[in-house]
Amino acid sequence: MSTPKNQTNSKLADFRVLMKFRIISLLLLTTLIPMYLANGGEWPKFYIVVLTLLGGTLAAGGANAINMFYDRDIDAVMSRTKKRPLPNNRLTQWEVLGFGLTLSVLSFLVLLPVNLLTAILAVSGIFYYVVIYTMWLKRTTVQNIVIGGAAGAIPPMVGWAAGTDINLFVDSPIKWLPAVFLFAIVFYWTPPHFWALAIIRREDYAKAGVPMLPVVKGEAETRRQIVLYSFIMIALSFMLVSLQVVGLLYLGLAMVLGAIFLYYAANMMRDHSHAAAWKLYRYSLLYLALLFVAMGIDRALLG
Ligand code: HEM
Ligand SMILES: CC(C)=CCC/C(C)=C/CC/C(C)=C/COP(=O)(O)OP(=O)(O)O
Repeated sequence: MSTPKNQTNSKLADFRVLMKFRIISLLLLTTLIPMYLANGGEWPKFYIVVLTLLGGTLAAGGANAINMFYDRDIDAVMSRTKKRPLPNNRLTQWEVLGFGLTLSVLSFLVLLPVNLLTAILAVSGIFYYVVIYTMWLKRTTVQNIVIGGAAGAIPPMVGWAAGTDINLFVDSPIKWLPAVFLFAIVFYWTPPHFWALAIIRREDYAKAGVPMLPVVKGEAETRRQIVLYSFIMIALSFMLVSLQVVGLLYLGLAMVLGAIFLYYAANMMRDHSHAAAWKLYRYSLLYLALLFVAMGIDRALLG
């Protein structure tokens, strides 16, 4: 028989599952590096960094929990998600919704001392992910993750806003334009990242009635679009150099990382196995992490 302490521990573990910490870790990296770049290649004050990472964790964790509340019906149908706390009745729907909303409110409060724009951007991210992607697009259009992907691209803008006090109406675009490029890189990264996985999980999505691209347009079309979005993403990653936020060391690293990305994407055109799709999915995670680390290293070494 489990003791109350074990029950408390397993409940805590379930709340942790709701937040999706592994995804949060990559979201935080795409927040952290822009903070450093925006502040001219220096770390902002320690408390700013800590509050931004804490607020980012609360915002993304809260959004992920509300997503799991809303998607409890389809999560119960898909084999990848059916063991989550709600479909498994380990938490009640009100516990999940309450937790998600509480974290979301806390994120705003934690980010306010950083600056208002940072707090507003994070709350916009929660709103976009929960309302626009989860509640509206995910179940209604094949473009769901293309348009909805904008949510996951907001964290670099949160980081940029935290690293520099921007006034959108007064400051020159040079001060905030790099944030738009960082947003665009993650925006175009999302479809290859997700569609590689969606090809593997196609039957799951079909069973749940979610109109993901491989379900609606087939795998061949999905592979073509993966290559197309990969090209755009790589081109955008190079263009960051033109804004002089990063330099030639970054450019070299982005070229190597991009070439590997393209290799895995193109490989899926001739190798239709799930193993080939897994390789791109897994590399997509490493790619985004290394690309942002490359920005930081370039700035740290070459000023
Ligand atoms: C609309 C946009 C996105 C969609 C639909 C999406 C979808 C997914 C899905 C379905 C998984 C598998 C999760 C699982 O196995 O439970 C996944 C994994 C992952 N995603 Fe995304 N993703 C998106 C954007 C992002 C962004 C912006 C990031 C970070 C910058 C990210 C980081 C990750 C990471 C780190 C994993 C691996 C998680 C693990 O191994 O547990 N994703 N994504
Ligand atoms: C600034 C801010 C807070 C932005 C929000 C960023 C955020 C939480 C992005 C999450 C992206 C993601 C995991 C999508 C998967 O949803 P899904 O419903 O398709 O995946 P699932 O089937 O695994 O639930």
